[in-house]
Amino acid sequence: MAPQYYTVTWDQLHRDARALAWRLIDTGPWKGIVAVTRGGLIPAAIIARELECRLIESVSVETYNEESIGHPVVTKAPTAAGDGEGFLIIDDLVDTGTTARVVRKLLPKAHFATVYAKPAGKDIVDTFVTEVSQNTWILFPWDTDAAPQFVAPIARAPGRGA
Ligand SMILES: O=P(O)(O)OC[C@H]1O[C@H](OP(=O)(O)OP(=O)(O)O)[C@H](O)[C@@H]1O
Ligand SMILES: Nc1nc2[nH]cnc2c(=O)[nH]1
Ligand SMILES: [Mg+2]
Repeated sequence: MAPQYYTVTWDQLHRDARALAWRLIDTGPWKGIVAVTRGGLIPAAIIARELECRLIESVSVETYNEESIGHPVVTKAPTAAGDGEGFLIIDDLVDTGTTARVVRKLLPKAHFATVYAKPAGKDIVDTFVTEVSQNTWILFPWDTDAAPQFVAPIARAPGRGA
């Protein structure tokens, strides 16, 4: 099946991250948040603001190069979150679950939450907001150029004979 793109704007990301905060507010209290860098950084900042949580730790896992999956490498381990008890792990998305599995091993007692989830990885996380199909590539606002551009009328679409 041909891959498709799902474009997320800044506004939508903000709304979806806030929706995730609503799902997490009654599951706490949280001692702190562990952001999975880089993708989890901005969602973690939004959620930290909503949950009034000021202790932010990070874990860095490099799994993808552009759209190609590779072997996950932990380039920065968390030091302030112990075994994860009482901590919230935030990432932008779970796809195959490769990154989440690595982070879970480091913080087995933490609660893992992502904004977006694909079917292959959704059972590995505890909470997410929006599911997209496995053949969808999510394009985040930091990966796109949002410059407005002309779009032709539908009546002039290829195959319509105009
Ligand atoms: O479930 P998976 O198949 O592991 O995919 C999900 C991970 O992939 C992306 O990170 P990426 O490795 O692209 O690094 P980045 O966050 O630094 O951009 C995304 O931010 C998740 O962390
Ligand atoms: N930006 C982005 N990174 C990913 N890493 C794994 N899956 C995805 C995806 O759908 N979008
Ligand atoms: Mg990531």
